Amino acid sequence: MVILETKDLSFSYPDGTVALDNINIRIEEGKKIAFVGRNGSGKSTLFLSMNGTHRPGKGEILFHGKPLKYDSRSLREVRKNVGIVFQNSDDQIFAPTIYQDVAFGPTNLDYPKEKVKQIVHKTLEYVGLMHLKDKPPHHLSGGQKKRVAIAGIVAMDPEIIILDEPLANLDPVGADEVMDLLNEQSYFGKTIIISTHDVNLAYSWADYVFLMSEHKIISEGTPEEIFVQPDKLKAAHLRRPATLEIYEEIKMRGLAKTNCCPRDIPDLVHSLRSQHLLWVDVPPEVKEGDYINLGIFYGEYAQNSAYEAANCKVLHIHDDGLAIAEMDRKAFRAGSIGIYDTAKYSREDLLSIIERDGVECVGAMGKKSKLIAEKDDIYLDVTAGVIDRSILNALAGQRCLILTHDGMVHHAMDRIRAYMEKSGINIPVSVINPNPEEQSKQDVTKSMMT
Ligand SMILES: Nc1ncnc2c1ncn2[C@@H]1O[C@H](COP(=O)(O)OP(=O)(O)OP(=O)(O)O)[C@@H](O)[C@H]1O
Repeated sequence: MVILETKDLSFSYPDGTVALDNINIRIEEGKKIAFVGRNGSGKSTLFLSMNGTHRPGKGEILFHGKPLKYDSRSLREVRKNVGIVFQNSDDQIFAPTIYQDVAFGPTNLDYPKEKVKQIVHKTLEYVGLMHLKDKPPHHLSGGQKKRVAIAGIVAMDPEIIILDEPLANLDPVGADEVMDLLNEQSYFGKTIIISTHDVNLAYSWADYVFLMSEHKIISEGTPEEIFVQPDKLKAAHLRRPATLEIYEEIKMRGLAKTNCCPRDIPDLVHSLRSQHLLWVDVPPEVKEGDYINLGIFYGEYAQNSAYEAANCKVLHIHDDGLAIAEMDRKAFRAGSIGIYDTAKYSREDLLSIIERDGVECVGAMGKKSKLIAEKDDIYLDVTAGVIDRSILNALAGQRCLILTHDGMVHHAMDRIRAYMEKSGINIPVSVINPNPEEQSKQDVTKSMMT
């Protein structure tokens, strides 16, 4: 369903500078959208038009199919539902304390004081800044300010969250924290729109991309469609994403499977053509193209450990039932990924799981979980790109544990399952401490994995 739409939208600043020239876009509800384009192409102006700050010179903007109106009541309504996080947090944060800053939006919505307090506490908890609530915002780091700015918007519970260059000036860990927050909001059904110059981010993160140049949309589509158009990328002053560059090089050397478009490192790893063919006996129900589990390899057949699990793709089946199969990986040890919901955290419980399951790699996703680990001295091997890193480590045979909470538990599960479906590789994955009502879902998952 389309949530936001522009029709023939044009806008010029009072000094005559043309900033938007006949923009026609449709944004689907619940999607992750990236606007990518060179400096001055019009991204910020478009965003400010989307929440009614700029009134178009020509054309119109539709929210849920209804044209935006510019009287103060209608603007208040649209700004409650279309929240913008500015590129520079100092343009957004102005109250004397962090608490007051986040409370500004809900207070303006005329919520009672107690409800405002509840919302602010929940939101500050969520962005991991509760311990700083009485501090003045100008004492914070860039990454913390960005999280306050996001909290101020999230506190209004808008349907669309727009972020202008959300990762500008953030260090890699700060950037990952912001992306964690956005992914979680997306998982809760929000439509997330960002602008960025970072082609790697747009390519790996977005569901849909708009390329902008010279105040116009010059191309739109899925990341796989957009980032394989060299002329369009050139016009928008952009490069190809690194994963695609590497993939092209691998492909030119005959080392890649054809027709795949890797979007992240696990995809890239999976795109490598196997060098190993083998003969296997296959049961009658197996068809050409099926992936089959070869079970466990021992001793000299295993590469990295005493025993390893191996998968293969059946390329051709002879009449006598013998088949030629391509091993997707020479062999990989049976690693696994456990997900621990820190909403039900206890230090003893977690440490005993790590001990009991022989966990070799612990990662934390989301500020709340990272703070818990830090406070209780739980050593984290991974704090950035946690899901992809855990997939890669599990493929290399490690037993991994991801600490996370609430919606992120499902987000991690979904991402890992999507990888398994795409690659045909089974990684045992489970929520280690599910809610009782989720236990039954979990049992179904476990039976699928075995
Ligand atoms: N207040 C203003 N008055 C006049 N011109 C402006 C104003 N703000 C932006 N512009 C001009 O409008 C055009 C679009 O600017 P905009 O900030 O929307 O681009 P952008 O794509 O967000 O750029 P960046 O990537 O650098 O943030 C540019 O030519 C810019 O110089």
